[in-house]
Amino acid sequence: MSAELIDGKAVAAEIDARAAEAAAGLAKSLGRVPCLAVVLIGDDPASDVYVRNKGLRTQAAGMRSIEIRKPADTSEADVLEIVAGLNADDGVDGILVQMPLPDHIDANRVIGAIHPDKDVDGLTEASAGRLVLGKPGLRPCTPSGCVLLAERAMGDVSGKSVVVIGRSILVGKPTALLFLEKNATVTIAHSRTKDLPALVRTADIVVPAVGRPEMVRGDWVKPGACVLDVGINRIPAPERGEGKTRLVGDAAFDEIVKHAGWITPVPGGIGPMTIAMLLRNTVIAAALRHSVELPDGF
Ligand SMILES: Nc1nc(=O)c2c([nH]1)NC[C@@H]1CN(c3ccc(C(=O)N[C@@H](CCC(=O)O)C(=O)O)cc3)C=[N+]21
Repeated sequence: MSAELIDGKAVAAEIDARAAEAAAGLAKSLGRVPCLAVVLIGDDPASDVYVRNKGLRTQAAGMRSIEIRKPADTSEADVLEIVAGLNADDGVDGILVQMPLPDHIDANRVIGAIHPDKDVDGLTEASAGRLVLGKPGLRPCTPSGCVLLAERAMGDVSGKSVVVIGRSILVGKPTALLFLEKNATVTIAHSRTKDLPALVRTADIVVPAVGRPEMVRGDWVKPGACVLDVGINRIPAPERGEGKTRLVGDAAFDEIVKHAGWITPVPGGIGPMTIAMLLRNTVIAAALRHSVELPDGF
């Protein structure tokens, strides 16, 4: 038996198209299209690619994209001022500050400065609190992409056992809470977890989100399980030529694909879904802030 590949790129294209449709509808009520502002401090090449992709996908969905790029030595005060300006700008619906920030800037302080109504990353205390309390709000993008793909693949996840590997604020913790909200039975594993392979073997759904290339091996995964690989690791690929690299996930794809039920590839799995959910959140933020109804089931 061979696993079914979950085509994150194709599902992301569907979500983008729905966001585009809703954005066009919103433009009629607002007199302008929804707008996402992305702030990038420094010149990390990976961040540069992600930010460019976000801008292109935003525009392709018929929305307005603002990109604010500043050098790595920008002061924290200046970043806070940029965020304050975007908060105050009624033409901006969503604000994303690309992580990681340079070491001299306190990321928590910057995230805390984002107005919760524009928090399309779902990272502010207000958004996190709403998620914990089960109240409606803007949900983090990668986690909601994971849940959406799992439901597409397996149907209802109620009663399924989920093992999330990693407890980050950006991915691990919110992913666990979102699956819990769907009535799954959730365990969060981390660096202190004892006998991780044995724990993972119990899971119907595995979400590796630690940033360790191919850490989850084939014999950790129960036959028929669903693997949602959040990891994106660039590793050397000398077989492709001198100095070449390739992207791999946190799961050993070739070993797992033989017997799992479903697996997301890297690239083309969770990554594109993250941006799709960001566009969706931008539409939701614009609609909520202006009290405009969205299409049923959006
Ligand atoms: N405030 C904040 N919010 C984020 O959501 C955020 C962030 N900071 N910092 C960095 C991480 C990473 N991230 C990705 C988004 C899309 C792809 C993506 O589309 N990846 C493609 C491949 C891209 C490539 O070739 O490098 C894929 O997996 O198919 C990857 C990674 C969002 N992040």
